[in-house]
Amino acid sequence: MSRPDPVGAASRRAAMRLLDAVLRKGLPLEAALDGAARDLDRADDRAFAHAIAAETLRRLSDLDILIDSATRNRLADDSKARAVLRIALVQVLAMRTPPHAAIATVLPLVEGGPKRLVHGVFGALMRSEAKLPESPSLPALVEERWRSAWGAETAEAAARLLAVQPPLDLIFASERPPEMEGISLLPRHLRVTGRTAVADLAGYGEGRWWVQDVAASVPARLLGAGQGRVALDLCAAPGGKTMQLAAAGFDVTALDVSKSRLARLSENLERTGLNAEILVADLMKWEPKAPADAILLDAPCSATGIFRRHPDVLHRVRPRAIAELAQGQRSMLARAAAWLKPGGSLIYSVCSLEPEEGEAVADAFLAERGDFELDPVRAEEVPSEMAPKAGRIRLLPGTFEAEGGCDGFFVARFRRIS
Ligand SMILES: C[S@@+](CC[C@H](N)C(=O)[O-])C[C@H]1O[C@@H](n2cnc3c(N)ncnc32)[C@H](O)[C@@H]1O
Repeated sequence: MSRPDPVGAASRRAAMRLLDAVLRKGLPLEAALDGAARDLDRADDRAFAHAIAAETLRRLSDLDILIDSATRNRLADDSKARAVLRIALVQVLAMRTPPHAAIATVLPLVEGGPKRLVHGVFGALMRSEAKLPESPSLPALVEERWRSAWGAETAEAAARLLAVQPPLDLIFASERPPEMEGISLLPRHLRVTGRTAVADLAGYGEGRWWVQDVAASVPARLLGAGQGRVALDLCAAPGGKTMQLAAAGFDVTALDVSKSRLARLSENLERTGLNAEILVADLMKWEPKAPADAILLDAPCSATGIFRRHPDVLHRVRPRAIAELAQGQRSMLARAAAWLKPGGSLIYSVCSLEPEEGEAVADAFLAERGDFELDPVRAEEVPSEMAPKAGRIRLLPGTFEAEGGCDGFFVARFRRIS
């Protein structure tokens, strides 16, 4: 008969299932959470399991180097012993769990497996006072990809930022109250300094702001004031950009294929008191009744620009998926373009650090469409740190690094000329 798990083992078991879902099955961390944490009733246990898995994904390459330094025969990548060692070590070396608690809560997860080996490797690393490097190492393939796309400095900044808690950015529907403390990088933006629960921050209940990374707030800003003009927000959920457009005075239709994500958008609109028409639809099949003055296509992408908040992308997004996503983005952009009035503005954006999903999609669109031109972003429209390149915005890890960095994004604005 197996012994009952010690207190705390269940959240480690959930963390291990989460890591398996990401690393072996290629699932996004958030999508895997419900299944992996099915035995956990308490929200704080679920949050802890998620935190262990996310920190392991941020530190995976360095954890594996340590494990390999202490084993005579290399453990298979998908072996239970390696999985358990990763989560025991990350707790001690990056999450301040005392070693005895970290090992006692993971050993039951190797029931019937190489417990002695796990115990031995963990003990040896503790005795040698093993440490993780200050700046985490990116997975080799990602490091190579970003280095070749953006240069060594950007790849190094990305690694440095992986060790730092991502910032909490608020976007305000109107002018932000001066009494709230923080750093403002753009109008109606505040980067909250210090750690406060979101719901405890002033103005949450009244819906004066929503959480949105400063980089993610750029695409909607580039459409300017709405003045009652009609805007289509395609791929809208959970609605950060819909709220910006509604707050700027657009008459917004927010469309998304995901009903559950649109439910979050509805909650967001309700909390902030902003309005938009909401449509559950696949934009590859849907047709509007009339053309729009402005269109925002924040297309589904690899999300590698949000690697700090979602470190699973570092391990599961492969070049083939990037190429497939880019194909989908080109089709979506072509379809969206047909719904714009002459003289209207079309924004294309992705939270991706892959040029195939950003620059290349915009270039291909302009090459194919004689009826559109690039509407270059002017230097005065954005802060100097976000300076446009060839009239487009490319935000890289390292933008605003001293202030905590920002998400990776690509944004282009086009005008319909006929
Ligand atoms: C990058 S997210 C959008 C984020 C959103 N714009 C915001 O600011 O909160 C991409 C969205 O595209 C939606 N999506 C994916 N394929 C779609 C399709 N064929 N038609 C409509 N929406 C789609 C996804 O459900 C997802 O919500």
